[in-house]
Amino acid sequence: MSLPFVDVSPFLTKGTPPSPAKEASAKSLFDACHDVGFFYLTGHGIPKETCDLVLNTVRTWMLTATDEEKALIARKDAGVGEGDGARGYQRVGENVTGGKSLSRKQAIDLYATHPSAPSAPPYAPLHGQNLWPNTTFSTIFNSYIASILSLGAALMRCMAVALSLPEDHFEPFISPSFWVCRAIGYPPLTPQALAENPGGVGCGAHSDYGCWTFLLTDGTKGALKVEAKDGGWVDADPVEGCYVVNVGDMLMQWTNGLFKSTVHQVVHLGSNYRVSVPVFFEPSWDAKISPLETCVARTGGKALYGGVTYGEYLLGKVAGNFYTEGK
Ligand SMILES: O=C(O)CCC(=O)C(=O)O
Ligand SMILES: [Fe+2]
Repeated sequence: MSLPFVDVSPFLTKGTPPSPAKEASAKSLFDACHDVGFFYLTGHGIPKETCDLVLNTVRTWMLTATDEEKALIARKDAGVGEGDGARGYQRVGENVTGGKSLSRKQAIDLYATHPSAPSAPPYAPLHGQNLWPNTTFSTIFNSYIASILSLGAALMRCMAVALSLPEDHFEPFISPSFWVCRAIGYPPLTPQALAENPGGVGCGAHSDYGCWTFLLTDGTKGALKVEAKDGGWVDADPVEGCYVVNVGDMLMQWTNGLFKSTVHQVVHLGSNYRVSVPVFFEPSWDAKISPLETCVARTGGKALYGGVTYGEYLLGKVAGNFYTEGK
């Protein structure tokens, strides 16, 4: 099995009339999401220079920031200092995928601003401010994330056509998106790294919990692995000029299982330092998500999932990602 390709270019400009090119893109998106849940996205319009700048910014900081600089933006539990239980820097081994498997990676987690975020701490979970390494980093990332949000909205228009809905059907649900972005570094597998974290090889097997993941990675091959229908693993190696995009659990629920949220993992056994930057494109904090009628009709007539408010659903997911301090 290899991952399919989807060209989103006919949907980049909002308000353009229906066209055969749109129909073809929408059909390829439907097939990719229904059959695999992972695909290479082409025609996205984000320049290579932008992508290189984002990756290099992460690589440089991860490899040159001192322990003190990293500690300054460390993730803390909600209510502790600037902490909101989610945002900030995580050391190798701090993140636990799905509440169980130790990850051998370091990362800075960034989130959209909560619609009722207070201006100063203490912060309730996910109600804080992003903890940025420096202003160059935040300028580069804020601009990059804005581009991905436009792209995410284009993919939602494509999805609407794929499901025979009006092109703007999803707009009220995603404006504004409560996005998540993770700047990740996977250290090389040295004997010392293995000794410090014997079980961890990267990022444990999981499915993503939101809608779409737009994954930007460096050129490292053989690291990201996608579960195949027969239970084996398929390498989702980077393809120049493409994003690896995958369907998350929320989108699977929204489509009543028509789109598949596929399990994947990162096993980075190489001698290089691997960098990846997933942006998770999500509904609004207050969006109410329940299976779409058209999808229920196409999947046997019975809703397989109850409704959720996206923000509450996310809070439940994020709570399982870290060891709680003091426990
Ligand atoms: O680093 C990667 O290639 C993927 C990371 C990932 O799956 C995630 O953060 O959800
Ligand atoms: Fe993932």
